[in-house]
Amino acid sequence: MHLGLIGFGNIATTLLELLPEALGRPLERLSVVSMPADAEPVRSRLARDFSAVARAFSVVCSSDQMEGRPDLVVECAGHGAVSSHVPGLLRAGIDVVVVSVGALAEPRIEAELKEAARAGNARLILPAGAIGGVDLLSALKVAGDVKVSYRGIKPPAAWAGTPAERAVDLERIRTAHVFFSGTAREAASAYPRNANVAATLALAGPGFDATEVTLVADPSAPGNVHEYSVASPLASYAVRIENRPSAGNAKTSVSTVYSVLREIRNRAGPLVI
Ligand SMILES: NC(=O)C1=CN([C@@H]2O[C@H](COP(=O)(O)OP(=O)(O)OC[C@H]3O[C@@H](n4cnc5c(N)ncnc54)[C@H](O)[C@@H]3O)[C@@H](O)[C@H]2O)C=CC1
Ligand SMILES: O=C([O-])CC(=O)C(=O)O
Repeated sequence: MHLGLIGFGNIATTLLELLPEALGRPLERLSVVSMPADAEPVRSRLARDFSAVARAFSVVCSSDQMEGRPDLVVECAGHGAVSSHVPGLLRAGIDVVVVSVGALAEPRIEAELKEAARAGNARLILPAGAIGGVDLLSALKVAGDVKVSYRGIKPPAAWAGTPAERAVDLERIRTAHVFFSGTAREAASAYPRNANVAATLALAGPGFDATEVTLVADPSAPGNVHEYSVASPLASYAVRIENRPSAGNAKTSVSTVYSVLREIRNRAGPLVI
């Protein structure tokens, strides 16, 4: 398999640690798209820590410079990288797993990605990421009248550097504070590194403007907690997930990496589950 990766941060590097054992064989090629300033450090890190992951490596700064044709590309870089790199890959017929799902909250990006996937006969794959239960929600949506309400609860440090800082003193709060109530579109746009799961629920369910979102900073949170409820004429359910944060990024739950790994395993192996 030739795997492409856009981004080389917490998700990408943790994924590369897991890949050799999960696949049981090295990739044919790994192509990484990095920021120009990071290209040399990324090359050194690949040679030092990840030589067992693939038989050949390349690091480029733009997805159209990737050597050959990847079987699958995973975007794990952020909302900006989705608009810069993903439409071109899809138009070229390459399937892409987009982890920064909240980028689709911008209607122009959602439309461009869908048009590019159609034009290239490629698939835009949105993984469950840090949550589960998306399969059932997506199935129920077809029957109509589905309602989704989501609550994202993280320790205060996970909200550092976000607009939450203007509403709450993150370093001093001792109890849980709700700092955002609104739609999934507003949440995904204002919290691009923390509310991608709200976008995933919106896209699987009733859409960006009908999905209710509450965001909470809680010093007692047992991790990055995602709670949501689904009500529909066919089934109703509630989910609560207590995720461990990643070692490399407190905002990102480590299960997100395993969700990406699942997409790759499903692609490479004989069984899809
Ligand atoms: N769907 C989900 O459940 C989740 C989605 N995410 C998304 O995944 C993204 C990545 O997460 P982490 O790896 O933890 O973040 P990170 O900040 O550790 O890594 C992101 C890396 O991408 C690089 N990057 C940024 N823009 C780029 C571009 N245009 N081209 C190439 N590289 C670029 C950065 O320099 C950084 O090294 C988050 O920003 C978030 O949007 C994160 C958690 C859960
Ligand atoms: O990893 C998580 O817990 C969720 C997250 O950051 C996001 O949805 O962007």
